[in-house]
Amino acid sequence: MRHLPYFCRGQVVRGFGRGSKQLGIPTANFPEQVVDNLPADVSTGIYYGWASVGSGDVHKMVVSIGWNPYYKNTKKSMETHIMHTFKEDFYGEILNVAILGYLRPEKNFDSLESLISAIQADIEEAKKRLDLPEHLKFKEDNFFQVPKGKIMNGH
Ligand SMILES: Cc1cc2nc3c(=O)[nH]c(=O)nc-3n(C[C@H](O)[C@H](O)[C@H](O)COP(=O)(O)O)c2cc1C
Ligand SMILES: Nc1ncnc2c1ncn2[C@@H]1O[C@H](COP(=O)(O)OP(=O)(O)O)[C@@H](O)[C@H]1O
Ligand SMILES: [Mg+2]
Repeated sequence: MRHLPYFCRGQVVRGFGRGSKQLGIPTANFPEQVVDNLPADVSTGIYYGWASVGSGDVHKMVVSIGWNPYYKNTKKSMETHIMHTFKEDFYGEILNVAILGYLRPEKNFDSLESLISAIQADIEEAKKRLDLPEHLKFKEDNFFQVPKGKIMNGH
């Protein structure tokens, strides 16, 4: 993981609409171009860090990078779940993420319930680790000082 922390931004696009919202775990998906530009040594797997939408507040997040073996996707995706309750969807807005640490590889599961439990465990672990001073400091990073009203392009 030579590239961590890894900072990136991009527009939030529609995913496969698998209803992760119904599971209680919505994920904001990045466009293909952002996924294709990930450094080669940011391997697939589950990571944690900080995220903000546009020039909004910075929140804890978990991000999944890969092919979602449970669903056997053919396209690599990068999806961020932000540990915050938003009033509305933010498709089309710019998502800013700072990826700080690695949790585990992507896995296949016997049931949807076990996939959901694994994601919930990731969220709890991420919340704990992000309270460490070495991670907390990135919440205030200049990367998140996005001027209000400034139009950002790509990432
Ligand atoms: C923290 C986290 C961990 C995840 N772990 C896995 C995993 O181990 N295996 C897997 O197939 N999908 C995993 N996923 C991806 C979910 O399957 C995915 O979010 C779901 O398919 C919704 O996709 P959509 O945004 O395209 O609708 C994970 C997602 C998150 C946020
Ligand atoms: N806490 C959150 N984290 C991530 N996305 C959220 C959150 N709350 C609302 N959303 C919205 O939900 C969308 C993702 O829902 P999801 O069911 O994964 O659909 P899709 O398959 O289109 O990605 C995001 O693009 C965003 O607009
Ligand atoms: Mg999604």
